[in-house]
Amino acid sequence: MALVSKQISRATQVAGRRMAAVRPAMASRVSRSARLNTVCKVHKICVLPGDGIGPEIMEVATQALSVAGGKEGETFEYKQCLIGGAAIDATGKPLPDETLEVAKQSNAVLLAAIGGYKWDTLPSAQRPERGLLAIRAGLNAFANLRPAIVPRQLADSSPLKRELVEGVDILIVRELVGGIYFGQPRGFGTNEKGERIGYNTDVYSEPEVERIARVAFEAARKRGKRLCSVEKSNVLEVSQLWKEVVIRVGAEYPDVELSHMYIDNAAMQLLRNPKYFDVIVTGNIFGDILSDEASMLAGSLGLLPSASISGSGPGIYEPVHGSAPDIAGKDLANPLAMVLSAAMMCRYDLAIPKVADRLEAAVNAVLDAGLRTADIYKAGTPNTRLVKCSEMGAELMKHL
Ligand SMILES: NC(=O)C1=CN([C@@H]2O[C@H](COP(=O)(O)OP(=O)(O)OC[C@H]3O[C@@H](n4cnc5c(N)ncnc54)[C@H](O)[C@@H]3O)[C@@H](O)[C@H]2O)C=CC1
Ligand SMILES: CC(C)CC(=O)C(=O)O
Ligand SMILES: [Mg+2]
Repeated sequence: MALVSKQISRATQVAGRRMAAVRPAMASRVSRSARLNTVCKVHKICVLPGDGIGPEIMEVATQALSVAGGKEGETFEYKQCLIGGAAIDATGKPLPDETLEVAKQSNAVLLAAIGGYKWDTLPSAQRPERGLLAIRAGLNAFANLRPAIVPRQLADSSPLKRELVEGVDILIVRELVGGIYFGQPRGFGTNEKGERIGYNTDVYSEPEVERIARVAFEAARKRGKRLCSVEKSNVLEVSQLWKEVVIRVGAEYPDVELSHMYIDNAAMQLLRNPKYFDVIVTGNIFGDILSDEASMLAGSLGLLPSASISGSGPGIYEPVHGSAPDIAGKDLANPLAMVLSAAMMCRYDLAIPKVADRLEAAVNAVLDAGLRTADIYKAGTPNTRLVKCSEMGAELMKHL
């Protein structure tokens, strides 16, 4: 248990310290927040449950956070706001102005997930996903840190062989507010043959690549000192610029071994030899895809947390997965990625690492106790028991 606890907190801690080192703005914010904590110990959290399984897993995470915080004398003031499909239904907009305002006034944002079948027929510009993109851009949360570790207890239930995944500890550093999800022009039109077309633009500026590269190099420096930059520079100009800038920034980090990989090969190597990777730095869409893929090393998307940080305002803490409409409302979701995202929030924005430690230790304890939601349950595995989301939550509280 202690080993796994260390595994989880190492993957999350390292990136947080790095961010503080990279940007003085964040360092001073953290220490200011720490100073304030010693006075009032009330942390203002903007809570965004969103859609699908979002409310179910958020319930578990906020309860766990309050209990863990209470043990350390920390208090949380939750302000729940609308985002995604729920916001469209209530206000017509996927990100109401009020939500962004509350987010900006908070110490951190805890977000579950958005989207669902109900809104799938809307034009893409009006869908719940735009609310997610808008809050990331609105808070300039450009560095999305996605630790992908394989807890010891789950090495046998992984879809891959135990020897391949045991001890895997990867940090994916994904650029989050640029690239093809944001590039202009985008839209629909007609080509010269009169045929309808849809188009998007994959674009990065040098400063955008430089700042995410620095975050990744700093993270690698404190971890295994290996950084792999993933792009498609054999075909794409945007990737050629990416590679050039990463190499240039790399000159400032001679202690970090830099490698380059095309995205197609990286997607394959992640399954063939995941232990090759220490820190991966990549653009918005490649990081999105690679992190979902990396979740299969442990066996479920329901295990991967993330932090999206700007360095000059509140960060957004959200699981890697989406709203899982196929299991929403059935009490089947795995809440652990959401709980671990809350732990990342405590470690980074709130500077209360002891609360993070408690949350992570509780996650390890329920895994040690053999509790498995359906996504990580493998029938026939000794000393394990299939549980619902709510039961996993109740067991977490006991261990807190
Ligand atoms: N950050 C966010 O809010 C994201 C939102 N989405 C949105 O979510 C909706 C569904 O998208 P999908 O492609 O189905 O991706 P998804 O990540 O929601 O689900 C993919 C698969 O993983 C399972 N899964 C996901 N989280 C789980 C959990 N905590 N416990 C157990 N199983 C879990 C789902 O049941 C599903 O079978 C879409 O509207 C999509 O746009 C997708 C990704 C990220
Ligand atoms: C729904 C998308 C906008 C984002 C996504 O899939 C992600 O951030 O993982
Ligand atoms: Mg995704």
